[in-house]
Amino acid sequence: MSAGTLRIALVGNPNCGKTALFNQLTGGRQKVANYAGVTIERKEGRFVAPSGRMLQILDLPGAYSFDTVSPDEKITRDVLEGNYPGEAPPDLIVCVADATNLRLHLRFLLEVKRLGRPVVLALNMMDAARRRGIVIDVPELQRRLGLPVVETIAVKRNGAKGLVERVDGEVPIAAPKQPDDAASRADLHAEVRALLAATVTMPRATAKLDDTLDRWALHPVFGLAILALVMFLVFQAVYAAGKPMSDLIGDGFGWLGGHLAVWLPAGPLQGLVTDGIFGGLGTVLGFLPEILVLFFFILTLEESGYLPRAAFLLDRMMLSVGLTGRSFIPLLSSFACAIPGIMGTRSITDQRDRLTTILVAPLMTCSARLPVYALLIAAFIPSHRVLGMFNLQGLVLFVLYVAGIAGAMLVGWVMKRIHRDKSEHALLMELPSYRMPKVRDVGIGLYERSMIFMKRLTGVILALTILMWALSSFPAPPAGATGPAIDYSFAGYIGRGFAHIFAPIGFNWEMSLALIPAFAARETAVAALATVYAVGGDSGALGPALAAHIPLASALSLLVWFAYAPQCMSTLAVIKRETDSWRNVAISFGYMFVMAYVASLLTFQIASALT
Ligand SMILES: Nc1nc2c(ncn2[C@@H]2O[C@H](COP(=O)(O)OP(=O)(O)OP(=O)(O)O)[C@@H](O)[C@H]2O)c(=O)[nH]1
Ligand SMILES: [Mg+2]
Repeated sequence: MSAGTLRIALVGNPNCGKTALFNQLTGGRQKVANYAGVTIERKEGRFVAPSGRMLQILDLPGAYSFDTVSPDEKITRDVLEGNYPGEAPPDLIVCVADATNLRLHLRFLLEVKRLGRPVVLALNMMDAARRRGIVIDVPELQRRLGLPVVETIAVKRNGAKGLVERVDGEVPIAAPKQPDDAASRADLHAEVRALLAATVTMPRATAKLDDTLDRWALHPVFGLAILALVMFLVFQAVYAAGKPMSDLIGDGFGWLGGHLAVWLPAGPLQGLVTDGIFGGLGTVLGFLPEILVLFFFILTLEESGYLPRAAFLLDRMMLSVGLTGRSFIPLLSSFACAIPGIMGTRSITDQRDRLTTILVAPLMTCSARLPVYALLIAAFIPSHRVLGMFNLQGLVLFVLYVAGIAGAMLVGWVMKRIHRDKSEHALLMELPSYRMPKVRDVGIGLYERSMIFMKRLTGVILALTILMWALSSFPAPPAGATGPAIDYSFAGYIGRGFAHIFAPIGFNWEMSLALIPAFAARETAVAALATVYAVGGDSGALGPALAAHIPLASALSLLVWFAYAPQCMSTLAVIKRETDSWRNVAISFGYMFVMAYVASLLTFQIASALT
């Protein structure tokens, strides 16, 4: 033990509340959600126990068993066995078990115990267990297991007090290490059965409410209808609730910029502040409310336990296109950003399934696309009511999200043909209990999202905006020039160069130019368009300026481009890291470029013919 610090690892089956416990103990803000496979990396935190001793806590990915091979479970196994590079095995293992589902969770505890290291069992979710009338004879369980057992409620203040007291005391003596072979594994089931019979009293009917809800949620027809309705309403809400707040922020920022400009001498600096920072960044910032409304729904759905049911419902459909229900959660995180989504594929054991998921994850509409969509939709799509109740703008947004999903299914299907591997890996996924989302957790989630957004805004997006502004302002037009100043700038030259490639799909040179910073961070397309059109001699809000310069067919083509185009360098970098192959990066970039180009070409040509 180094300098009195006790190193404790939290392990257990997925979704038993390890991360919730970790956050409770260390004051951390790691992601907690009601489905299996949330944590995929080892996370470390520390706190000082009442005795004054420093406790270092490791949160690990959930594992069903030690004989499985998914990359995230391997991390857990390696850490416990002391095979994780640069890390000694923990001094103490806290095995977390879901008290409402001990049949499953005790089996893993017995596997952990065989490692021959000191173990404490935390019976978590005791609140839920009590509510269901499950009675556990803790002293008897402790006696039979031969290790300390404490009850915890990870989501309640002070709910881990007993655990802290226990781990702050003496380190328990380890059981002797036992061989790990097939025969001894078979014994585990019998051992669990005996333990349960002696220590746990189950009420006759458990989880009645869950069963009733599932009869609807998992119904092959009603279930799908409910899922479609939920998704549809989310996008309506993004518009109905996000838009007014966005307008407010946009107007406020414009006003502020106008007042600030008065204090600055006329010239390039004034241009940078009004057009670049306030015009460009302000416009991007204005879309934060839409992003937060979307995340409010995602976080609520995540905590409710509904998402794995949706995965279950879509499993058949996903299998037919070469994906599995297991891909559902990584693909779902890709709606925030493809990067955590691609990293989340680590819980997929089958290599082919994992690669397919990685390749299609960038087609899910990430939150960086939302500002671009929202800007173009607000400028070009009238806010009519459809069928008297639905907002046309919300409907178009919904269609764009669906277009991304449909594209992913198409690519999955093609990959399946290419591989000629017809094997299907049906989904084996636990359905967690339904749970009422907590205001505090959703609040923390939204706060984290806002921080990520603000960091991007004041970091990469700001830098790119300044760069775009500089490119569009210099060199200044020669004396006697007649056209707008930007025509003579670097940006003018670069944009016109790119415009040759994009002319067939209807992009003018300003739009082509905006694609360049968008490759680093998609939202910057908005700031770039704002800068370019303001520098081009326009004033006023960006939306009307766009509508005046860009035909409808081109705007629709740009929307489709953003749905499919290979974008953001960071995503490609993560594909390289996760698959360790430049070939996969080239495949991703190539297929998305072709797909985006063809889809935009069709959109532009059809829309031009119709308008
Ligand atoms: N009612 C109740 N809910 C809990 C308790 N502990 C955790 N939860 C909920 O259980 C779900 C899973 O919690 P996590 O902490 O993400 O579980 P995990 O073990 O880290 O899961 P993985 O990272 O996927 O292995 C979340 O919805 C939590 O809010 C508890 O003591 N009582
Ligand atoms: Mg976790």
